[in-house]
Amino acid sequence: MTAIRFELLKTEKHTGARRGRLHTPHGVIETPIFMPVGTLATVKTLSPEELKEIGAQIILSNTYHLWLRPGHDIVKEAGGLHKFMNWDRPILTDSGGFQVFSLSDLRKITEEGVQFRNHLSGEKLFLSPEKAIEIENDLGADIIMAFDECPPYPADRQYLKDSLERTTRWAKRCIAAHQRPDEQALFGIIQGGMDKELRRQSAEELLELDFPGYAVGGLSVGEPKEIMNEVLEFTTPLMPKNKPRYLMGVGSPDDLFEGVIRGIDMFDCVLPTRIARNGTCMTSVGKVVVRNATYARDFGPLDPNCDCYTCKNYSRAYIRHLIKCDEVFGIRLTSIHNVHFLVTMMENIRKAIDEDRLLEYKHAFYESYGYNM
Ligand SMILES: NCc1cc(CSc2ccccc2)c2nc(N)[nH]c(=O)c2c1
Ligand SMILES: [Zn+2]
Repeated sequence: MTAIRFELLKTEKHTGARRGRLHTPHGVIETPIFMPVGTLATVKTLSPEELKEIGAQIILSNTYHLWLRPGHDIVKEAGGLHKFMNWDRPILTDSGGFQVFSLSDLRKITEEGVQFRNHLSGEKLFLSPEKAIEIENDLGADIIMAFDECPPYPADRQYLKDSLERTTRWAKRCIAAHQRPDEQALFGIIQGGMDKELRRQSAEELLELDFPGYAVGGLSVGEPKEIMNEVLEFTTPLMPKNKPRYLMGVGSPDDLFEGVIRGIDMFDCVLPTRIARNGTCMTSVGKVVVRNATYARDFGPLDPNCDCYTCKNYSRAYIRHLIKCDEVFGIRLTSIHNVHFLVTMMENIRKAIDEDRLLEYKHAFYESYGYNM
């Protein structure tokens, strides 16, 4: 019995989009899915009850951050991340490699792992495949990610090749170190930068290891969207049809559509809560920067076509006032709306796949959001 079971329910008639159902120890996830990120064991400012009200099925947390604060030993003593943060639905944790590269300077990669400085205290730390898996086992997430290197963009071909081959060797060490494969599903992460042949090599090497699910890493790292979509178009067909496909750290509404159309099942992004903090909202009529003076006397809802708690009860003028005064309640209201917006968009994408009308839905969405086609 492995920790998860993925049902491929159907493939959309006109695209590579799929409808799936992912069974995990903490519940079932309908795919395609958008997963809110709760780096420090909280989706910033939102309670578990609010996340459930919004319709969040799974949330993400972060090995690197929780290792530093409060320490994975404390989370383990609390009974694991689900108990610690009072979230009884599925959780996924990243392995920490990416965060080391994006948060810490003075880092050194060796075959053993990565040496770096704690971005808070400056102390020297070392993260290896074994250490990352030890932390993820202690945190107890339903899906855990292998320890990988997300190469910088751009990077030369030889670096990309050496890096992906080391990531494969690290993946093998993760499998060997994993203590509870029947309770926590370990996903491999395909790398290879923007080079299609290296993407193929990484996929082939990792498929040999027979992970229960696979992620596409190393994208949305500064490359043009056309290149990301081209690499994705090439890579997803190399991935098993009967296993979940997760595109890491993506993305904005158009990236979600383009990824779903190319066969991705799972997405995560800090965007909705990050932009909420400066008063930027994604709405059915495009981006609304609610802190702008334009909305000072706008007593309508943030989004006229939204039924979230924020849009049912508060006006743009009131939310603008709170954000301008740095009132936490303002950030809570914009966060509730933004997370609800992406979760609901994915619900509508799932329905559109069921009815083989995904491209029609995409065009209608792009039209009203203001994306150029
Ligand atoms: N889109 C860039 C990106 C983002 C993340 C972070 S995704 C995340 C963030 C917080 C919590 C859970 C997952 C990545 N993580 C790993 N392990 N490898 C990557 O190549 C990579 C690329
Ligand atoms: Zn709303």
